[in-house]
Amino acid sequence: MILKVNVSFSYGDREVLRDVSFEACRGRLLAIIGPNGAGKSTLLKCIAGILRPRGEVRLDGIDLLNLGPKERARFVSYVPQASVPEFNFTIEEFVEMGTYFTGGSVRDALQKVGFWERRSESVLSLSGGEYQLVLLARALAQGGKVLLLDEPTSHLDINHALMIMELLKELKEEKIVVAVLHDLNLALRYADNLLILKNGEKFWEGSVGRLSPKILEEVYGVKVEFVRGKFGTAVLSSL
Ligand SMILES: Nc1ncnc2c1ncn2[C@@H]1O[C@H](COP(=O)(O)OP(=O)(O)OP(=O)(O)O)[C@@H](O)[C@H]1O
Repeated sequence: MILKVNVSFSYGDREVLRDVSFEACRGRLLAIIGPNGAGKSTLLKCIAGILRPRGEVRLDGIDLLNLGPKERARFVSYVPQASVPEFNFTIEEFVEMGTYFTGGSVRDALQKVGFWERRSESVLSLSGGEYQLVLLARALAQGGKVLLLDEPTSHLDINHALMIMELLKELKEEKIVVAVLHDLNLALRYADNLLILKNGEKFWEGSVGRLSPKILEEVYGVKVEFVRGKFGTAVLSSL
């Protein structure tokens, strides 16, 4: 299974993605990193079919851009950046929405993120981090072959962040997993491949082992040092 992407996108007459191309496959978690405003969320939305880019997005040759929402839902699940829930659904009802086109298992999805016992609670009562876990459960219940996640750990404490990254590590064996991550330490520890965006363009891509402090310095404009320890590589930075 291979996802091939090559897209450009403009909001009005402002081009925010220029010929961004990459490939992702099962078994190798791809993290998209880069400065604020680089175009990371826009890129995920283009792949998810929320925005209409120029170019192509193909999964094993299937042209995802030309599928309708119902068809596309069978292939691609998308976890948006956590916002605030707006409607008074129970957790179970909310996750069930993910299964609308695909008929996946709500129970399995909620058990994976540890929320099955709390399924009758309202989503309105969830904390930001809890809602983020429920958003992931909705995408898992949908069950697409490609899982796209926009900053899935941004509201999570270190324990839950690691729980999610461990879950993605398992999921990458059965799905293509692509995650926008701001936390460079999590990216270095869990990603297999990195795509770095800067100013709407691909700045660098490669396996995590090939990333150097110099590349990050060029991307973010700060001094960077890698410190290797028991749990992997930590990124220290200073102005
Ligand atoms: N709906 C929109 N209308 C117009 N411009 C937009 C819209 N959404 C995003 N942009 C612009 O597109 C550019 C890329 O935004 P995007 O959210 O994709 O960046 P990002 O890399 O995900 O940023 P961040 O790390 O801050 O979340 C930014 O300059 C942003 O201002």
